[in-house]
Amino acid sequence: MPAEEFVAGWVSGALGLVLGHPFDTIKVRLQSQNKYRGILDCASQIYRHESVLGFFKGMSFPIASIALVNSVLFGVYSNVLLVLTATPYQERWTHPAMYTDIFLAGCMGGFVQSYCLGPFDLIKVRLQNQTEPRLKPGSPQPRYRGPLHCMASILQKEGVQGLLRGSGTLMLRDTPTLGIYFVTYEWFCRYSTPKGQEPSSTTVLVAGGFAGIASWVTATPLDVIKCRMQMDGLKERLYRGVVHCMASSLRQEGPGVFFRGLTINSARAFPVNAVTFLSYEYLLRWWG
Ligand SMILES: C[N+](C)(C)CCCC[C@H](N)C(=O)O
Repeated sequence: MPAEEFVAGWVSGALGLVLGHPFDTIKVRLQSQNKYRGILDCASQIYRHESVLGFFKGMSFPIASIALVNSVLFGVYSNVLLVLTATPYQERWTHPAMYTDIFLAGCMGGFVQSYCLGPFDLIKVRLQNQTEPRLKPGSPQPRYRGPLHCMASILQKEGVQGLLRGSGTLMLRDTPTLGIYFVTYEWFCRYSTPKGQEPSSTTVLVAGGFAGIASWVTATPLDVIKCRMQMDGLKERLYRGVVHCMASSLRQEGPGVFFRGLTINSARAFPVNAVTFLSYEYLLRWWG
């Protein structure tokens, strides 16, 4: 089993993650709190009240878990594709796979990945939504003191079930949209590269960037719902399930609610996924 694909997935995911985390915090705040007027207002409020550190809330857990999450995504994707097409990585550009196989392998990667991602993503979202400044003495203590404390108190107050809050929605969000992710990447690489050749670094960067945007644009409606499901249960339970959450968000805030965070998701997606794919391809070529 090509283990390199898993390692390359991990390293490339970590690089992308640090780069994109500040965007991610703004996005989570815009999706789950109504007090910000827009991206710039949110960014400046975070900076003023919480300093630069505010943008990096909730990052340590994703960094620790990206090893698992991204390596599972890329590892499952490449290995499913290998089974479907019987073409090893080295021959990928000379014997291109069918788009349906790429889509299926991407969906499988997304499906399996969402199981690992669920609890980590929940903790990230809960920490990112704490607005208390970290360093000011005398200011109110945040509910969670850090990722481990957050995990322990979710387990204590909401049980194991609580740690899986939003996981079903996460799976619905990621299965098809990671299919779209890999199809967009491959399509762009093939479109801009002469037949049979490997794509250049610039092509890989741009293809990765577009893949991220295409995937996030299609994922945003369920991303909003997932985020709300994850925050639900902190005070009183607002939603009975995914469909109820969709219906009541739509009723109260109109259809625009499903596109909250779309701009910031796309702005984050380009650099994050450009770096992710470039480092992934390079690590594999280097080992190849
Ligand atoms: C499927 N969905 C759109 C959610 C994610 C697709 C890209 C994944 C990447 N690690 C990133 O964080 O951008």
